[in-house]
Amino acid sequence: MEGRREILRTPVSIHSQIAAHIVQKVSHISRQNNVSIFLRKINDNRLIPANSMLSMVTFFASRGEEIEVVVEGANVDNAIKEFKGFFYNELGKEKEEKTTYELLKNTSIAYEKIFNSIGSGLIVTDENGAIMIFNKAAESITGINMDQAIGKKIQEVMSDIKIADVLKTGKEEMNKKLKIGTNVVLTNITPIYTGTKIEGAVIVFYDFPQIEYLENELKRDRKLDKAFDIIIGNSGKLKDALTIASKAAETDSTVLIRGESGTGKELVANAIHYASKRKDKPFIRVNCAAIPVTLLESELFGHERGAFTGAVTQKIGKFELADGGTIFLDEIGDIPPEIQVKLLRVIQEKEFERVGGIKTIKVDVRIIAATNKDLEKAIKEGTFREDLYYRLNVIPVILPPLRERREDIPLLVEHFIEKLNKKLNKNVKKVTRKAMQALIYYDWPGNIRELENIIERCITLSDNDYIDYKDLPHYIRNESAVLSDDDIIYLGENNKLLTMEEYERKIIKAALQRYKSFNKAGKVLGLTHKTIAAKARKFGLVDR
Ligand SMILES: Nc1ncnc2c1ncn2[C@@H]1O[C@H](COP(=O)(O)OP(=O)(O)OP(=O)(O)O)[C@@H](O)[C@H]1O
Repeated sequence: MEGRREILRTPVSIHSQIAAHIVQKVSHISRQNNVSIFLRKINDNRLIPANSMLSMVTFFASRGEEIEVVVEGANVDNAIKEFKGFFYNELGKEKEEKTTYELLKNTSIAYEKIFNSIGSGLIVTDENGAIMIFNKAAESITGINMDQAIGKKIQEVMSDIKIADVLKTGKEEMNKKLKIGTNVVLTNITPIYTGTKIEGAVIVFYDFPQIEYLENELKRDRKLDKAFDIIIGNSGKLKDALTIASKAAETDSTVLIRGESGTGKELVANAIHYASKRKDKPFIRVNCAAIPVTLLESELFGHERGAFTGAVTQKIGKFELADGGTIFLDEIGDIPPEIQVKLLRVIQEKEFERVGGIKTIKVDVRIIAATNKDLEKAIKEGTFREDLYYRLNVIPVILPPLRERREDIPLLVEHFIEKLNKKLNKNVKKVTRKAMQALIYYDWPGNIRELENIIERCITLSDNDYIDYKDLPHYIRNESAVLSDDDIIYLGENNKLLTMEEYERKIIKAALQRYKSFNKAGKVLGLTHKTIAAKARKFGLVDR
């Protein structure tokens, strides 16, 4: 594309009133000559599109100041000639109003400061998509310099942000997730109207980690029904699973709880029932793996007298007992194929017949199933029906193993000490630091059930009112995992102490990682949540 530039000395101070004349004239010249015209102050890299009032309101020049005019496009020579004619002859006749000039200039500076103090990225374009405002947050989120952005078409600078539709239809686009460079951002694009004409667009975007952080904070801090209080743990992974479970409690949908043995699947099933509107009706648990296959069908559905050898009386099955309430089918991965068919029918039709019976029995039962088996693999191997799997897996709740939420171990230990002191009539008050470190380090293949058993064993065997490292079973003790008292002070490279500020940063970071909220971290460190938030921002631990 051809281009030409020339330095002109302005015959009049340029402020928004004068700028309006310029915009009007430039629009005309641009159309006639098929060019784009930009103005630039000497010593300023920003090219300001001179055909847009939105960009020109920020353009100020004193009388006699040199400004550069840049013309790009087809008929550049003629365009520059016309512009110069207008600039010197017509603008020169404009009356100077010094106070207006100062006032508008100061207002513009104030606006610029306001834009730059906003924590979210802010881009304003004119009706052609040329960038007129690009604030500091936009610079830091996109990594693009303001000088390289202003005056350019937005698609040249950030091709992922599509504003053409908004400029055409005038319909805003909200909360779109976009990737800008390596950053994921959430964008809102709104049109700027003057009357019915679309003059441009405002693009506001938030750094995604910040959004995710806030969303997670909100999600995790959402109050769960008090039925969930029996489930101890503050880790994000557990809270995420419990949030889904508590949502499930509000519905009658079938829930499939997955997780290794001892992760609390039964506890969660219980909580879902007692948080649901069925809480005053029965909660019936069936351990499908513990009942011999031959008896499982009659256990679930009941039998009529004489249905098989030994069926001397009629028996009411668990489904009938659970009528109006919830049935919890634990170890669902272990039920044999013939019972899977009958179960599928109960889920779909809510009806079945007792073993040896002909009468169809209708029930209103909410089903919660649980397993630690790989059901997908069982489907492939042909031992678990795919249609049943889909019927059960309406709301999947996945409980993390304890080794993936080690931060919950101290809380769980405290909880079990309190619970087991009562049961065993003991008065253990604490766990030594070294013992706690070993407990946190151990991988817990048996998860929380194993942790509870270990604490019970320690309390039973301990003669003291604390649990010490030497009280732990040998396979849990791990010298390399535990630190001496001095190690609480982290030494930097070459064993040097760090500055107080560096320690402060490390402590705040550790507290936020562990407690995931300013409030909780503040409580533990004896600071207000405001102080924690301010320090976290200062140390760059959260985005602004
Ligand atoms: N988050 C928790 N807070 C307190 N106690 C817990 C928690 N999770 C599990 N427990 C306790 O751990 C033990 C095992 O839990 P539960 O029986 O619910 O696990 P499960 O996943 O159903 O195990 P399995 O697959 O072997 O049946 C129980 O005594 C339960 O009370």
